[in-house]
Amino acid sequence: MSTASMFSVKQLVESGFCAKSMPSKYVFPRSDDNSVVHYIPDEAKVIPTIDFSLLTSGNPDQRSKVISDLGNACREWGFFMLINHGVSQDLMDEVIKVSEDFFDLKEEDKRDYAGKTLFDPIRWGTSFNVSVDKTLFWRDYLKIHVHPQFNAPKKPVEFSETLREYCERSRKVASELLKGISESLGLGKNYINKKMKIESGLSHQLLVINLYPPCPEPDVAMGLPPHTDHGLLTLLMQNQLCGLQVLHDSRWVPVNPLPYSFLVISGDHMEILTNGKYKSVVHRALVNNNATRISVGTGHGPSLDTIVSPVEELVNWEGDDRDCDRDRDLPAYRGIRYREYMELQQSNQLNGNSCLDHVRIL
Ligand SMILES: O=C(O)CCC(=O)C(=O)O
Ligand SMILES: [Fe+2]
Repeated sequence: MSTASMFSVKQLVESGFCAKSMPSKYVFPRSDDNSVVHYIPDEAKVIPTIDFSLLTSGNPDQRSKVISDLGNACREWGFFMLINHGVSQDLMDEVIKVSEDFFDLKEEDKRDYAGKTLFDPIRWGTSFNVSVDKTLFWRDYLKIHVHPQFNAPKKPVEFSETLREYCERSRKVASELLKGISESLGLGKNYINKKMKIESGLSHQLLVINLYPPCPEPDVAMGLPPHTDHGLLTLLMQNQLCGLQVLHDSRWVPVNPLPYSFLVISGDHMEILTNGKYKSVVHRALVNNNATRISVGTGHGPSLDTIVSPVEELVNWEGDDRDCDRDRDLPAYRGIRYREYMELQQSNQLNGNSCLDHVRIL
């Protein structure tokens, strides 16, 4: 089915068609949720928190401490909460506001951007990819390729300037984090940014705005099923409503972020690049039945034409060094062009099976 002929979740809800129950297409088979083991809310307290200002404070002791914390967070969780990142609360509020305004446009205005292909500059749609989804997800989205070429819908009028600034600022934060992550791996500070063509201004950035309207049956619907993100890092924020869960030690950990923090998600390309030392984190978004949740993510990746493979310095390419742990150090992933990887993820069902399986060397 094409998105053009679909109802958005927002439209379904507003039509009053599913006030008490929802169409069966939205019932998410719990058996597909193959990784649910336990649900321990208290663990949310232990999600690693990184203070961004200590990375840039100029104090070398503070910097080395935070770099070691960053490394631990990436190795053990592939996820952390980022505070004191310098992006203003006003700007974050404004981003949420213009996002709401976009989804509040008339359906026909949004249909100008109804999903066609992955590399369309602006794509509005519902679920994940309605041509492959077996179950529909309780989520509408707007995805925009915002770098190296910035794009924005014409309406609402404030959208373009607000998002341009936000995207630029989040790119700076991501690039600073990548410097810290690079150092935490024992590589030079600029190693990752250079290798991923981020330094040369060609990095790819995708803005994803997710809208999860109130759902009459939140326990059986799914906002976004378990998945990993494709890029290096995603910076996520939300309108103060929870719903995100990350998989940690085979348990779902609900994420209750500090207001105005960023949730940083390590993606598949971080895992490929580091030869599995830093994992991409499996996460999902649940829905609720009383308010509309909005989340805004910026995905930061290499330039689309970069072929990403494990970093030479982290791999024993020869496989003949008897002194080192061969299993750990042999290349675990084949190289793949970022653009092709994104296409691969888009054409597969988003059902918890990471797309990394396609590039893993068994
Ligand atoms: O809405 C959320 O919290 C998660 C969104 C997400 O995982 C994504 O857009 O890839
Ligand atoms: Fe995600």
